[in-house]
Amino acid sequence: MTTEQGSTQPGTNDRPVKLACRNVWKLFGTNAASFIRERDGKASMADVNAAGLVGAVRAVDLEIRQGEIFIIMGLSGSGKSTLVRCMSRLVEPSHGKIEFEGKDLLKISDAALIELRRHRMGMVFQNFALLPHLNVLDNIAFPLGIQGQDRATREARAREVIELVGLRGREHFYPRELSGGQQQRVGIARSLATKPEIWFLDEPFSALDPLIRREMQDELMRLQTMLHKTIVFITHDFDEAIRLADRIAIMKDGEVIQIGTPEELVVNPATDYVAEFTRDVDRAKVISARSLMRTCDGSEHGGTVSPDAKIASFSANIVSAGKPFAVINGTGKPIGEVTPQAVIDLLAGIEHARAGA
Ligand SMILES: Nc1ncnc2c1ncn2[C@@H]1O[C@H](COP(=O)(O)OP(=O)(O)OP(=O)(O)O)[C@@H](O)[C@H]1O
Repeated sequence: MTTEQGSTQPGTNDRPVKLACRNVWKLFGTNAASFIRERDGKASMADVNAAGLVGAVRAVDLEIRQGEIFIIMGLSGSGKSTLVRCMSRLVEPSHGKIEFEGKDLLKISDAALIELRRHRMGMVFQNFALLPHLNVLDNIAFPLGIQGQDRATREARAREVIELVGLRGREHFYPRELSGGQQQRVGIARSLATKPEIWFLDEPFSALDPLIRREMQDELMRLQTMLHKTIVFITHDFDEAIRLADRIAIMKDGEVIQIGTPEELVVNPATDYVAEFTRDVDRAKVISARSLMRTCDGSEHGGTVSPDAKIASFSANIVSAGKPFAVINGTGKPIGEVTPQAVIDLLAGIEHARAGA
């Protein structure tokens, strides 16, 4: 998850893979599975179209690591929801492998799949999906009833998560008596009640107005610092993505075009489509000293920064110091420097040569 300055948590790369997609395809239409099987898991978009099929998800390879927030972005119709539904087999992929902790989800029995979904996966949807005739407490306790827990246990757990998401005092309200933000808190609490290890959130905040949306993003980050879930989060909004993401996958026409940290996508977009998503981003909040530094040229330094410090966190200081800042590693050794001019150019939107990148 990003910190206040937007730096990614160290060590995300070293964590075990929780869920992986290996050449996953989802084609809609007649004989979709045999179409892709006969082609050995390879087909162009033109082939798919010529066969009269819809290529909702095409040749997706990705690995989601334990405890990370993995965001899936893309324009409407690019395949985000279908891909995420394939991950929990709510939609049956036409081809490929979905591995949960290394085990192929497409090979497990229906009973094992139901068990996995009930106990280890959680889902939150844009439209909250609450049961209108149940109050907050009963909505939240509902999935625990499906798990077979007795009334006292499920109420105790429901009260715990109600506390966690800040809904104490609203236990006996019905969904229609709550604001949109509160309804989504119920949706979140309900899905957390079962203590899922992997949490799928499909545009959970997009029905909320911008202020509440920001509040809910903060809430999600607060919960994540306590709970350390593996989170797969769909959004259309790049600002939301860079606030929350450890890594972002950008989808287009069913394919994943690029996967990277927010900074990697902003600094090195793989295609014009990716660059278009990152165009209006406040680059100083995303780009770190590491990306902007050059080799030290012997000039006197006006201060020091860590390689992960976002430019916005020291731009005022470096400009007023009027001297380069040394970029120092964990042992205090300079590994490069950032100049005031490079910072001014970045703030002015001028692309700067990144000698140290
Ligand atoms: N059941 C279905 N039958 C046929 N085509 C489908 C079906 N479900 C999805 N599609 C198609 O698959 C493609 C991907 O849809 P999907 O809903 O996954 O996109 P998305 O990126 O989540 O879009 P949005 O952001 O609008 O929710 C679209 O072209 C869609 O029309």
